[in-house]
Amino acid sequence: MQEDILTYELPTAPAALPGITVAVLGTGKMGGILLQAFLKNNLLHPEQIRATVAHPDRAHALSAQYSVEVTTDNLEAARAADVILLGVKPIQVPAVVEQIRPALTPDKLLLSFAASVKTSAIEQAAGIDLGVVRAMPNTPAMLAAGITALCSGRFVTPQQMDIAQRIFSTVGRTVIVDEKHMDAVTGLSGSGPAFLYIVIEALAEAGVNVGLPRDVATQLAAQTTYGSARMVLETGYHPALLKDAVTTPAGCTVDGILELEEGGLRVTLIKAVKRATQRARELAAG
Ligand SMILES: NC(=O)C1=CN([C@@H]2O[C@H](COP(=O)(O)OP(=O)(O)OC[C@H]3O[C@@H](n4cnc5c(N)ncnc54)[C@H](OP(=O)(O)O)[C@@H]3O)[C@@H](O)[C@H]2O)C=CC1
Ligand SMILES: O=C(O)[C@@H]1CCC=N1
Repeated sequence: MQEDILTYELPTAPAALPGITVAVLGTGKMGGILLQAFLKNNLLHPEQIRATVAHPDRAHALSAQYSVEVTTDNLEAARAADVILLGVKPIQVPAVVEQIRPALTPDKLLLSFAASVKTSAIEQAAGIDLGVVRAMPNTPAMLAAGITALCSGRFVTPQQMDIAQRIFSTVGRTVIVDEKHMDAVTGLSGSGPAFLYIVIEALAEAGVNVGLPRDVATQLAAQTTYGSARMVLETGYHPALLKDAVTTPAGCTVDGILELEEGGLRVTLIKAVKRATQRARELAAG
């Protein structure tokens, strides 16, 4: 997905974070989206980025695509960086941090976007007192339309928190939360895009079922979801009030709502977020 959706162009304006080198250790789906968005939105220039993956062929492909140094050498990338993003699978995070220990100094910032892994576990693996920030972004970061929740570890300075927030502001909104909320954030906004794609896909399928061409149905479903989300964010009205404004007495919407309630959409979504949150609590342990 990350290769196809955005067309990457070399940035020309000054970087928004000058003089800082950022390493992304684990440049998969989420890391790749962030890397692309940092470049596209001029947060960093290619020479300010180091990235790593597990497979050399993937490193070559990413390197060629973004004119960024991509290798399989986490330690070397960490040595070159002031801010080290951790984007490997949750179970791999402690081992990768232990691997880069020789590169860690108290002035470096470890910025993990792995689900589930606590800042205390990262601090322990690092073996020195250094700033650790835990983040939970989501894939709409690709269009700078994401939301990232951030929380700080024990040794983070206000300047480091500011840098972490600036990095993720490039890819959408940010919110700072207490670490105890991070697994719930993961279940809601980290996993949420997948849930909403299913809703959009189902709405489009419904449109096809009532006779619309598929491309028209998909456009109607996606734009309706986008516009409705904007209404919540930009008017500040409670979603229930906005729903009431659509629902004409004895009209068609209320008949549709009856079906949704009978089908348990509300409860199903609540259960989906709860299950994803529970899983987020377990992931770090494998
Ligand atoms: N996908 C999402 O929507 C979100 C994911 N996250 C978090 O992001 C992290 C990655 O998830 P995701 O991007 O989906 O998964 P991917 O499997 O796409 O990415 C994992 C990446 O890690 C690389 N990798 C594996 N082992 C190493 C290693 N030892 N050193 C360096 N790189 C390594 C892989 O390399 P290779 O490509 O060569 O296999 C791959 O690029 C997870 O911790 C997840 O919780 C957080 C928020 C949202
Ligand atoms: O599914 C996952 O585990 C990751 C974390 C949130 C979104 N994707």
